[in-house]
Amino acid sequence: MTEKIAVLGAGSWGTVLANLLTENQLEVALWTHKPAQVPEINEQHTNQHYLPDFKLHEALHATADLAAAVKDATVILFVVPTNAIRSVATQVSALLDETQRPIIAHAAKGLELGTKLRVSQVLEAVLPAGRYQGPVVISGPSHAEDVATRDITTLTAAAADEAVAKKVQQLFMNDYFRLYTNTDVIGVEYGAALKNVIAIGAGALHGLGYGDNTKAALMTRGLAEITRLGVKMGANPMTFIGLSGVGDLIVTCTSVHSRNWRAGNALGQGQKLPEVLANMGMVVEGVSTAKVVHELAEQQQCEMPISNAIYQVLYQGAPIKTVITDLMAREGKAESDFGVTLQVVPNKV
Ligand SMILES: NC(=O)C1=CN([C@@H]2O[C@H](COP(=O)(O)OP(=O)(O)OC[C@H]3O[C@@H](n4cnc5c(N)ncnc54)[C@H](OP(=O)(O)O)[C@@H]3O)[C@@H](O)[C@H]2O)C=CC1
Ligand SMILES: O=C(CO)COP(=O)(O)O
Repeated sequence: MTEKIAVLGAGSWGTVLANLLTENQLEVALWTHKPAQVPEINEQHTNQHYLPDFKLHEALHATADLAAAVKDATVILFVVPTNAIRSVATQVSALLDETQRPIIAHAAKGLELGTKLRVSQVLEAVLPAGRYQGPVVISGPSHAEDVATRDITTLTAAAADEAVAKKVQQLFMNDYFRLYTNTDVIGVEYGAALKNVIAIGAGALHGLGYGDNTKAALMTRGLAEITRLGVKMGANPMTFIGLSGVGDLIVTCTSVHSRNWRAGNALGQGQKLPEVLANMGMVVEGVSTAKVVHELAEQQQCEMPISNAIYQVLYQGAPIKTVITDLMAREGKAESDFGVTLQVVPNKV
C-alpha cells in the first residue's frame, strides 16, 4: 500500500516535517486553514512568514481542503498549537470512515487550557474509537529552523502500541533525522509540555544578564519538578532523562530559535507579555501551559516552585527579580527529596 501522509498545520514545524517527508519520497498533503498560503507553497515553494528564505521541496503539495488532505491518508499528523488540536480533530473526526483506519500522530507540545489534558488525550476524546491507530507522539529536541538545514536531529516516537510507533519511526528516518520508539506516552507528553515553561525562565535569566551557573541551576531543578509532576501523573521517570525530557529541555533552554526562550528573554529585558506575544507571530506554548501546570500542581499537591514563579510573572505581574529572590529564600532541601517515589519501569527495547 502506498503511503500518504496528511500533515495538518502549515506553521514552522508542520511545514518542515511535511518537507522532510516529501524528501523521504512519500506522498504528502500539507493542510493549512489559510487558503492564501496554498499558492505560495505550491508555486513559490516558500512559507515566508514561518520559514523565511527557506526553499521547500517542489513536490510538496499544500491544500486548504481538509477532506482532500485526509482522503486515503495512511498517517494523519497534527501539527497545530495545542489549543487548536480539539477543533481540528473535530473536523477530522467527521471525515474518518470505517475502512481507512489511518495512524493518528501529533507533534504538539502543550497541555490543553481548561481540561488540562495531554494532546493525545484530546485526540482520543474527539476521534471515533476504532477508526484510527495510535495516537503516536513525535517529540524531542528539534527546532524547525535546524531541521530545515538538515542538522542531525533525534526524536522520540511514542505510542502505547510499539508496532504503530515503529511504523512512524520508519517513515520519518533518514540520514539526518533519527527516531527512537518509546511506549511511555504520558512521560513523553509531560516532558514536552513542561519544558516550555522552564524555557521561558531560561530566556528571562538570559535577558536579565544571569550567567551559566544560574542557567544550569534552572534546567536541573526544572527537570526535577518536571519529573515530580510527570511521575505523579503516571510517567516512567526514566523518560525524563531521554530525548523528550532532558534533551528537549536543553535545546529549548539554550537555543535562540526557541520561541519560549525568546519570549522569556524579552520579558527579562523588560518587555510586557502582550507586546512579546504580538511580536512573536508564532505560538509560544509555554505561556498557556504555565497556567495549566499551575492548576495541575495545585490539584495534585505537587511542589513546582520554578514553574509557579514563572506563572506569577506571566499571570500575576510579579517582577522577575522578586520571584528569583523568593526562590532563593526558601528553606534548604535535600537534593534526593523528590516528593514522589521514582519507580523505574524499563521500556521495551
Ligand atoms: N517550531 C518548532 O521548532 C517546533 C514546534 N513544535 C510544536 O508544534 C506545534 C506547532 O508549532 P509551530 O508549527 O512551531 O507553530 P507556528 O506558530 O509556527 O504555526 C502554527 C500553525 O498552526 C496554524 N493554526 C493555528 N490555529 C489553527 C486552527 N485553529 N486551525 C488550523 N490551523 C491553525 C497556524 O495558522 P495561522 O498562520 O493562521 O496562525 C500556523 O499555520 C506546537 O505545539 C509546538 O510546540 C514541536 C517541535 C518543534
Ligand atoms: O520544541 C521545540 C524544540 O524542540 C520548539 O520550541 P519552541 O516552541 O520554544 O520554539
